[in-house]
Amino acid sequence: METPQAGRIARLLNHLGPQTTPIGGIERQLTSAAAGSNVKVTVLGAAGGIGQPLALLLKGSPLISELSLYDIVGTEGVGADLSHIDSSPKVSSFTGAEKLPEALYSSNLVVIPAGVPRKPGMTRDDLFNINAGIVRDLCVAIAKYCPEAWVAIISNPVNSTVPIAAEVFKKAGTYNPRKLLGVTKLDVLRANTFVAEAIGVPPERMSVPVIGGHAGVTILPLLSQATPRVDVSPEKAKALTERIQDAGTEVVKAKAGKGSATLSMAYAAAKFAESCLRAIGGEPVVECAYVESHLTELPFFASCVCLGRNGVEEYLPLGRFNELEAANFEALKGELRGSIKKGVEFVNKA
Ligand SMILES: NC(=O)C1=CN([C@@H]2O[C@H](COP(=O)(O)OP(=O)(O)OC[C@H]3O[C@@H](n4cnc5c(N)ncnc54)[C@H](O)[C@@H]3O)[C@@H](O)[C@H]2O)C=CC1
Ligand SMILES: O=C([O-])CC(=O)C(=O)O
Repeated sequence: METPQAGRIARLLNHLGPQTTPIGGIERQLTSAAAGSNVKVTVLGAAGGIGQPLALLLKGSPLISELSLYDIVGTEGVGADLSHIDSSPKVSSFTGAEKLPEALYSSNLVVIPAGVPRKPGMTRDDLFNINAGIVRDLCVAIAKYCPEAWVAIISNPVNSTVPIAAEVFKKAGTYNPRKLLGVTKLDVLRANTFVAEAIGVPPERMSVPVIGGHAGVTILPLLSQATPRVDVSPEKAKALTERIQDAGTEVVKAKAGKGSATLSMAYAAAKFAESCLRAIGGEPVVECAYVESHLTELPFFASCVCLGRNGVEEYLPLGRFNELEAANFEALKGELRGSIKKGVEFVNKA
């Protein structure tokens, strides 16, 4: 028999698969507790490959009243272009460190795609040397100018940049683990797409939880917990899992030196931002995200969480793993632990 808790989780998980609100155009039909309210969303790295299409998608959101765009170069052009679109969010543009306070001031949600992307042959961890400092410095400013904001981090390596942000906020005395979220939603979109294709259902109907982290083997799709049910051979499940784990590299190779996923990432981030804004408006929403967590012995872990007005309000149980998932779960721990440690030490080094 279904327990009340299991029933509630099943209902919440339904939010994860079929997209709640299409982006672009149809969003005008949206009704939400957050719609029309005074909500400022800031994108840091707004003139980049992810930042531009993300800003475009956010400009179409009725959940946002001010869309604040910040980058170290070229923000004004992006902002001027977007500002001609006949949708409600008011666009403001800021270029250069001296404008960062104004960009951030009184933000409700800050989304961070600032930093360098991979080139073929690189791992996400190879980006640490440049992106760690960028994320640290941006978070120092967030702690100062919008300490109450939700912070969604896209910049890689996410497995380390989220712990970096946490340490910065701890030092500043502003850390709220419920409101610091690493964006792993692209892994969920990829899992939904690849698995749906394999079992012959429309991707919009597919819902695959993805847990762990956001790099290679730390990305752990739970095909055994997907809906609709995924009935494939162990070999096929292994091949699908590996494709999901390597999907970022698939794009890096295809772009052949011109960066990594930008359009699919912008779509994923816009959907994720929409979930955050709905939650801020008081509507419970389930998302997979990389967060401070007590579900495993690792201090940060991606899993399905229920977002509410105060941020992460509930951690959904990891559920039962099949044999492949249990082995992959054990295999990811070493790398994830090392990436977390590296981030924490980066901020606390003398
Ligand atoms: N979490 C995820 O699933 C994914 C993460 N990423 C990561 O997102 C990051 C951005 O990727 P792209 O947009 O393709 O790179 P990009 O190079 O096209 O854009 C990055 C932007 O950040 C800006 N920037 C650099 N330093 C900055 C600073 N201190 N303050 C504000 N802005 C700054 C740059 O001027 C540039 O406009 C990369 O680290 C990439 O690895 C990419 C895809 C998926
Ligand atoms: O692979 C990369 O470098 C960018 C990324 O995180 C992704 O596409 O998942």
